[in-house]
Amino acid sequence: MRSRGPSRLFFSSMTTPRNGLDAPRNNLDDVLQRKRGNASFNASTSALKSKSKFKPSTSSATTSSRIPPNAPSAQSLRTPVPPKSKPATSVTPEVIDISFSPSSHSKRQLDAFSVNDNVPSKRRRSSLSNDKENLSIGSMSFDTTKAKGKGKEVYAESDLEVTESRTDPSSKGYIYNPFDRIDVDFPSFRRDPAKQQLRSQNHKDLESKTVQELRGLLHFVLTLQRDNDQSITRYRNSQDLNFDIVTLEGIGSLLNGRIGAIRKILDPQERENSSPLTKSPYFSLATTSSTSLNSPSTSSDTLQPASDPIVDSPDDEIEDIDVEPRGNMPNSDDVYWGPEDDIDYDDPKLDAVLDASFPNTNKSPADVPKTTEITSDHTRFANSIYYAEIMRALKRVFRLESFRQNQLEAILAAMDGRDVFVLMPTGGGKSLCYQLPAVCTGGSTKGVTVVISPLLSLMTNQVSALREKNVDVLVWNSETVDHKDIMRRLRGDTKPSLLYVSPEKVKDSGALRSIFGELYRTGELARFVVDEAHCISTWGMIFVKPLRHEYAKVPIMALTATANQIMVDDIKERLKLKNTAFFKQSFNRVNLNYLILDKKAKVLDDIFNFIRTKHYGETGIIYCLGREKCEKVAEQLRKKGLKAKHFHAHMASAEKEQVLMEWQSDRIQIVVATIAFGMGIDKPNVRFVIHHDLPKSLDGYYQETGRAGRDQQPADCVLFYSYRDYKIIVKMINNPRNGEEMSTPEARKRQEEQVRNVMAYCCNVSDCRRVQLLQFFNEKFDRRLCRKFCDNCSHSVDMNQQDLTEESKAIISLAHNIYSSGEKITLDHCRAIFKGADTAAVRERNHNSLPQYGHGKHLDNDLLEQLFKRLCFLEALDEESTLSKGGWYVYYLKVRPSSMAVGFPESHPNLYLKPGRRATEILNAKQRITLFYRPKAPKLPKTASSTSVTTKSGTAKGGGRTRK
Ligand SMILES: Nc1ncnc2c1ncn2[C@@H]1O[C@H](COP(=O)(O)OP(=O)(O)OP(=O)(O)O)[C@@H](O)[C@H]1O
Repeated sequence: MRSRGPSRLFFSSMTTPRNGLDAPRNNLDDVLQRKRGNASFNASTSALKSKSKFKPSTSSATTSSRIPPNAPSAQSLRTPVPPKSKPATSVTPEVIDISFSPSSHSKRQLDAFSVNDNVPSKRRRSSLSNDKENLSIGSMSFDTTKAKGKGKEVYAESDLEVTESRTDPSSKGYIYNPFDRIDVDFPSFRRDPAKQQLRSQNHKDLESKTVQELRGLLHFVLTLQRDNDQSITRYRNSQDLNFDIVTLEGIGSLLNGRIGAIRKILDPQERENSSPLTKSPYFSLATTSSTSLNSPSTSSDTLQPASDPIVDSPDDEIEDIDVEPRGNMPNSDDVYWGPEDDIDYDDPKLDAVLDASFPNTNKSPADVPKTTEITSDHTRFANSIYYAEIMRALKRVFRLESFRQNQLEAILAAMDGRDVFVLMPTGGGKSLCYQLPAVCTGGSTKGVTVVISPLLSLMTNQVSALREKNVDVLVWNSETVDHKDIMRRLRGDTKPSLLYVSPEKVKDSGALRSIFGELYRTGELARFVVDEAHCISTWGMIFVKPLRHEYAKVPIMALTATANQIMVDDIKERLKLKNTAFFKQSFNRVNLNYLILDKKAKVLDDIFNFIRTKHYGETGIIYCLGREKCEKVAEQLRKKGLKAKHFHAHMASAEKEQVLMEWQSDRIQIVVATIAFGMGIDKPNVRFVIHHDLPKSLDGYYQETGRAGRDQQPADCVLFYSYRDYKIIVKMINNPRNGEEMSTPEARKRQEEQVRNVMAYCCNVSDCRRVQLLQFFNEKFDRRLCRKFCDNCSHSVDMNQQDLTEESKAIISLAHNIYSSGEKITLDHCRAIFKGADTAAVRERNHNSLPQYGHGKHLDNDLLEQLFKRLCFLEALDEESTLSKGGWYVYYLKVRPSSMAVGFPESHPNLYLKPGRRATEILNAKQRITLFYRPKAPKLPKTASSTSVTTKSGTAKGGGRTRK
């Protein structure tokens, strides 16, 4: 195999133990010691490190002076060989800590390492690749022979020095970059930029390995996983932002996948035995299971047939491999890996894939409740009496390899009979948290899991997905024709694992309540699950009160993707949750790219071009406000050659099902839908979600965009916004259609505020979209973690700030003058006058003689457009609609300073009665108008050819885009 150098290795020059015992052993210690001088923390990290097992360096000079003499043998960064019978030769103990990975966040800490950079990175890489020697830095060694991995470039290389170790390895420093380790040890984990997908999902290299090799590999990966989990645990316990939790958890998921793949091959029986009908385990195994409530099973033996490698004692798998003989270790771990693909690590696409490949893991320490925190230390969980059965169900019933963040923790808490609250982003995998315990026998509560789900479509999809997995599940909702059969099943010997019910049934159906009572008395009600629990808060679901009162011993699990702290508290209070295991993670969807675009008259062309150029042939959703719009947009896209169909609530059920089925099976590419489409839709490969119209609320927007990229691969979320849409929604709020009941004034005010928040979000062109969006969930998001995956962060040009108060006053006065003269003009026309445009319309109406004509000549067109939008948004300017003779709505500009508004009769259709407080405020200079904007890149000097191009493009005169 040809050698490759590490393309992203980060070394510092200062890691030789500096002052004996006090010197840090690695960068983590160093940073921590500098930062906090926390002795107890160092003690715990030492303990952890002493357990680490890595291949010894070929150099004896790498021993850290702080390693106790009886420390176990150290591990290699490379894959260990399978156990050999020969005794170990002398081994230099080494330690490595994977608890820290430098990120941009920690860069400032790392700068303290007095680093310098004399070698350009490319040269650095190539020189390293030519030297097949161990780079031994500080207390660890690193063989570059196979290290070509690029890893994630997490901070400027210019801050770091790379040095090679030939004679005195211990004199070099090493800053751990886990991606290097992954790349060195896991060539198959490298991502293929051409295919734009994780190669880790492949694991083909495992197929050619012997059982012995696989066992050795499993040992090794489990150890990495344990170290990684310990680091994550320490992050959670310490809340120390020096830990790059995003990276650690990303690695955790890679490791999980690898472990699953190895086990799968090691366990041929698993595949043979898979997919028997998963009857309710509580009843089929009744003889071995306790049926008493709140009495955890004490015997795990019955759950662990010795022949099942999945349930190999976790302790066996992660046994201390320091005792393994190491004398015959090969220098290369090629034996474990197949031939590698050639990957261009300088391909810019790779970074995008890398960045987008890691699950949503940013956690804001301030938001993590400490009292009920449960960590995801899987090693510790492996000792749980439930662990083996959980893993078996994961693989056999749900056919999944590993858990996502917080899933295992929530499942274990549920199995323990606790109340559980799961706050997970859209597509995070909430369902598994209650579906998996429902098919297990070992939990402390037994019986049927009752899932209360507010949406029919959601229920239907979940139930059919479970049935496909042979899970015994019943559903009882408003569409249930014959509930007697369900009652028979619930009273019979073979009860279902899950029963999905609607909130209304829980509230109103006496039959259902009486069944609940029977199950409760016989200890066969395992738990209540309240899915989409935010509905309790927003819709005030009243069924919830009796649950805790009537079935006091039945644990409750609440799940939602849409709740801020106030809502969480409200839900907990309403459900009377107690001793709750609370799981919260960042709502950030790392793989979603947020883009907000100006909605122009030719929005459909923009949408079409976007799909054609960026997502040709890929699956997506386009959201529109009304059903007619959906139909029109779908039709026009079809005319342009795209496979699009509409979907809205007013279609017949069969028609809706047909569209859904065609879309799910990729026979159509795009669904153009109202928000009726979405809840319960679980299509993994949705590559784009486009909002043709303004969403009504930010949480709705978050939910809708959340349907993209559920496979964790990059996806685009594009929102086209206009002030006009905002007005339409406000109008809809205040003028309900088709006999809909008018909301209370408070509710209308809240709804208006919600849509204003969306407008503010769109108008904010400076703050990171994630920062803005996650604010809704009270989540403080570090902009740097966005990694330029939103429009505002990806702009390379810095923002400028300009005070436009005087210009704003002039615009308001202009609009005021025209309006009071009885003339009607459009917003665009007003802008043209202000800009000083020499158009026929302006000349004909003599508007070029107005004092404000040309007042805004000095302003760039984009900035001017932004200013008009801002003034509308601030309610200093307003648009009202008038139905034209041709049946079209024409928008005219009007202004509403308070002086005009007060005193007009209420019946007058064209006037606003409430005072325009903002206009007056601006005119009185009580409010200043400051805009942030991006200056345009300076134009290139014109050449003869470029002049002709400019002229051709037709943008020369007036320079402006027009808006209808
Ligand atoms: N551990 C896992 N490994 C791989 N895929 C998973 C895992 N857990 C869940 N998934 C998949 O993730 C997708 C989303 O899961 P699920 O529907 O439970 O999300 P959710 O959190 O309920 O989302 P929403 O709030 O949008 O309904 C599903 O396709 C599911 O199969």
